Amino acid sequence: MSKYKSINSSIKTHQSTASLPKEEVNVVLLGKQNVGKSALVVKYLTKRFICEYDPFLEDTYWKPDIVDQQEVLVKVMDTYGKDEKRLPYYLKWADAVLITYSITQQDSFEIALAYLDAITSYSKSLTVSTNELVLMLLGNKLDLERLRVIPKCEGEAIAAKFSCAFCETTAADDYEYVQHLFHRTVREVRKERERVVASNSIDEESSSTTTIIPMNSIVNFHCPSSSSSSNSSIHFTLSNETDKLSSLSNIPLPPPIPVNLIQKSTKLIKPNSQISMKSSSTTNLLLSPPIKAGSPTTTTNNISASTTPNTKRSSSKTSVFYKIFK
Ligand SMILES: Nc1nc2c(ncn2[C@@H]2O[C@H](COP(=O)(O)OP(=O)(O)OP(=O)(O)O)[C@@H](O)[C@H]2O)c(=O)[nH]1
Repeated sequence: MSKYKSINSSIKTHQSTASLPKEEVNVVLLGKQNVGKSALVVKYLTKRFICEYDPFLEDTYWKPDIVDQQEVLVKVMDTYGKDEKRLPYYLKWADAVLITYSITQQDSFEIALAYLDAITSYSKSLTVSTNELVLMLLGNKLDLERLRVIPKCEGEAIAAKFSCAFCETTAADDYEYVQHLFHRTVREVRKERERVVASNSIDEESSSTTTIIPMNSIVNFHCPSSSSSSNSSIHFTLSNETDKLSSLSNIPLPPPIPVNLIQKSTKLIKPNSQISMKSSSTTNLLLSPPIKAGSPTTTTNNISASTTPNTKRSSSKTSVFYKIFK
């Protein structure tokens, strides 16, 4: 029998989905082993800190919460940080990625950097722009200030370099630290969704006077250079998002892009910019309605858990993720 405590065994599950909030925010935690990903997840879900967890667990949990007086279903995926082949899946699933390191462990910071690099590289090999992702660099174990080896300014500098959000927190101290982290993440995702809605409506206005060129006749794609002023997120394109797209009944889906064009259409979208086609028509698509920001936060305690199968480890050394896992 494992000496570790399963997260599932410590969380009261709540299987009814009938009354769950409609707004959903998917959050995935990535990072080296032992940086405290499971501890942060459990703290958010249960307000408790437990010392040992099954290190090979990969689970998704959900918790109805209220952020700025708006109900939201926060889904959290805890990963065990060993399988490079899972990274594209995580990125596709997530609205926000928390790349976690321990402020007491130099190599965990280096691995966080490798994640940022890998995600940036990966984004360059992706296809149709459908998903705007919030990235956050997260320093954990703030309660161990006396053992700190990564200065806060170093984390901030790297986050600025990658144009992502930054936060330091602890799973071992007051619940408010972790609550603040997840609420901030929800706010960042909402901001991002609002930004997409706003840029889509501007595009709709401008494209109403533009001749639409059929996708199949377009030879080249181009990405406008970034005019970013936000430093809270990196946006990039993700492939095979037809499930999400098909639920958007009021936005016409483009016809499939020929395979030989897909490779040419992949770009990293910097904050406040977007992928567009040569004709000025847009491939950016709306993922959710705008949400108004409001005031104070309260928390509900319903928690659910669903298990995703543990994945096999890969020994592949050829992917862009190699340097993370070697
Ligand atoms: N002092 C302190 N210890 C922490 C904190 N977060 C986690 N820990 C401890 O660090 C160890 C690793 O925590 P985990 O949550 O299992 O780390 P993990 O990143 O999920 O590790 P894997 O599941 O192996 O990827 C455990 O002993 C935790 O109790 C924290 O904020 N402060």
